[in-house]
Amino acid sequence: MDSSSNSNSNSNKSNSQIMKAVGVSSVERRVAGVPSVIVIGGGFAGIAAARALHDASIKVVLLESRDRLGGRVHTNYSFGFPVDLGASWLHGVCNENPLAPLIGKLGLPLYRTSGDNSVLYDHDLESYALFDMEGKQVPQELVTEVGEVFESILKECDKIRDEYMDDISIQQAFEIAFERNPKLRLEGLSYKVLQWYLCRMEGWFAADADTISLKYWDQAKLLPGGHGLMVRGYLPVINTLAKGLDIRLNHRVKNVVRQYNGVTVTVEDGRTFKADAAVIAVPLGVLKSKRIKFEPKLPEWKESAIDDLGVGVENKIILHFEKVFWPNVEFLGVVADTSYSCSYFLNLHKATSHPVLVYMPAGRLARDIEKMSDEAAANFAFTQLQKILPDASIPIQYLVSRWGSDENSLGSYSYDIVGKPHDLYERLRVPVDNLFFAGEATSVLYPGSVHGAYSTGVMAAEECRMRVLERHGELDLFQRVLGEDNPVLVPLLISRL
Ligand SMILES: Cc1cc2nc3c(=O)[nH]c(=O)nc-3n(C[C@H](O)[C@H](O)[C@H](O)COP(=O)(O)OP(=O)(O)OC[C@H]3O[C@@H](n4cnc5c(N)ncnc54)[C@H](O)[C@@H]3O)c2cc1C
Repeated sequence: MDSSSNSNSNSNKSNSQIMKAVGVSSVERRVAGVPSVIVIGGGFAGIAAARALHDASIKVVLLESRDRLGGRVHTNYSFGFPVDLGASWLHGVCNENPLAPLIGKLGLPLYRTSGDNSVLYDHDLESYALFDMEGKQVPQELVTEVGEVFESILKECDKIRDEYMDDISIQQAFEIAFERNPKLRLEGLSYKVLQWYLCRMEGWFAADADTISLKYWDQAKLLPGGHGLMVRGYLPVINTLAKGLDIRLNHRVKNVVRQYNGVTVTVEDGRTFKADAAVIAVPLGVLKSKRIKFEPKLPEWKESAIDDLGVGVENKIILHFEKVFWPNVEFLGVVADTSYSCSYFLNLHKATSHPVLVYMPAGRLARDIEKMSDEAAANFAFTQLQKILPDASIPIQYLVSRWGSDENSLGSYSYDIVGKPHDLYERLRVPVDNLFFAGEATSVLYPGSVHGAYSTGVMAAEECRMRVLERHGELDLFQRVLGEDNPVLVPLLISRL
C-alpha cells in the first residue's frame, strides 16, 4: 500500500517538474491535482457516467442544458400524479436488465404489458380493442389472424434479406413479399388491421417503414421478461442516481476544445469548465445539428457515424379525463387504410388507476403533429378517440411532447436507416482522445432504450476513469477487482493470439 502511494506521488512530482521545465500554463498544471471529468448531458447516460465517476472519487461536474434532469425520461406531475412524457417502459423485466437492481431496491412497481415472444413489440394481444373509423370493433379473431399473417410477412422478409445483396427498406421488402405470395396481401378490414400492425412496428422505431433498414431492423437485442410500465414514473430512478452529484442545470454546452492534456468546455453564457476528460452524453439529434462545436473537429469516421445513423420521432399526447368511459383494456387502436392514419392509445388506467389515455404518434405523423399548437395537437388526438368512442367526454387536462423539435433532443431515438452500415453505434461510442461518448445511440446491443443509455454511461465512465487515472499515474485496478462483491470469471483481454 505504502509503496504504491509513494510511487504515485513520485510520478506526479516528475510530471510537474517536466511541466515547469517547458513553462506550461495553469491549465496544464491542473493535471497534477485531483482527476476531473466534465459530463455533458443529464439524461440516463450522463447521470450514470457522473455517478460512476463520482463514486470512483473523480471530481465530476455535470452540465445540463435544460432546467431539469432526465432528458428523454420526463416524469410530469401536473395532473397530481406521475405520467411519463418520454420513456415509460422497462424493456426486459428480468435480472439481466442493468436497471433491475436499482428499480428493485427502490421498490418501484412495474405493470407488465407483454411477456416474451409477443407479436407486438410492447404488448401481448391479451387485453385490447381495435376499431375501424366508423367506431365498429374489429372482431378479436380477425386481429389474431392478421397478426399471424404479419408474422409470416416478417419471415418472408427474412428470406428476402438473405437474397438481396443491397439493403432495401422494410416497405420495399413488404411489397416484394406481397408480389411473391399474393395471399399475404390482405383486403378490406384485414388490410386495415395489417396497416395497424405496421403502425405499431413504425412506433417501435419511431420511423416510417420506407426509411427503416431491412438488413438491420432486428439487430438490437431484446432482453427477456417482456416489457413493464414504470407505474410511478422513471423520475425516482433519476433522482436516486443523481444524489450528491455536482449538477449545473441551464448550462447549454456550445464548445468543446480538446488539448493533449485536458478539455475546455464553454457554455452558452461564456463560462468555461476545464477537466482532464469529458463524457459527451447529449442526444444523437443534438450531435447531428452541429450545435456543439468540437475543436479540433471530430474525425471523419465519427462525423459520418453521427450523420448516417437515423433518429426518429415518437411523441405522447397525454389526455386526462374526469372519469373512465372507455373499455377496460390495455390499449385501444384505430385501424385505417394507411399506417399513417392508424392510431394507438395506451390505457394508463389499467396500470395506474388514473383516468388517462396516451396517444402515441410516430414517424411522419409525429413530425406533422409537432407543427400544431399544443391545443391543436390535443384536439387531434381527441378527434381520433371520438372516431371510436363518439360519446367521449372532453379531457380536463392534457400534455404534449415535442421530442423532434425540442432543441435539447431533436429526435426521440436512433434507428438503422436504409443502406448504412450497422457499426455506426459502435463508431459513435468509440472515444476520441480524451472525449468519451455515451447515450442510447452509442449502445450496440440496446439502442433506443433507457437501460441501453444507462449501460453506455457506466461503460464510458469506466473507460474514462482508466484514462484519467493513467494520466495522473494513479491507476489502481487491483482495488476494483478485489472490491467486487460477486466475483465472476472474466475472459482475458488478449490482443494477439
Ligand atoms: C416518446 C418516447 C418514448 C420512449 N419510450 C421508451 C420506453 O418506454 N422504454 C425505453 O427504454 N426507452 C424509451 N425511449 C427511449 C429513451 O427515452 C432513451 O433511449 C433514453 O432516455 C436516452 O437517454 P440518453 O441519456 O441517451 O439521452 P437523453 O435522455 O436525451 O439525455 C441527453 C441530455 O443532454 C442534454 N443536452 C442536450 N444538448 C445539450 C447541450 N448542448 N449541453 C448540455 N446538455 C445538453 C439534454 O437536455 C438531455 O438531458 C423513449 C423515448 C421517447 C422520446
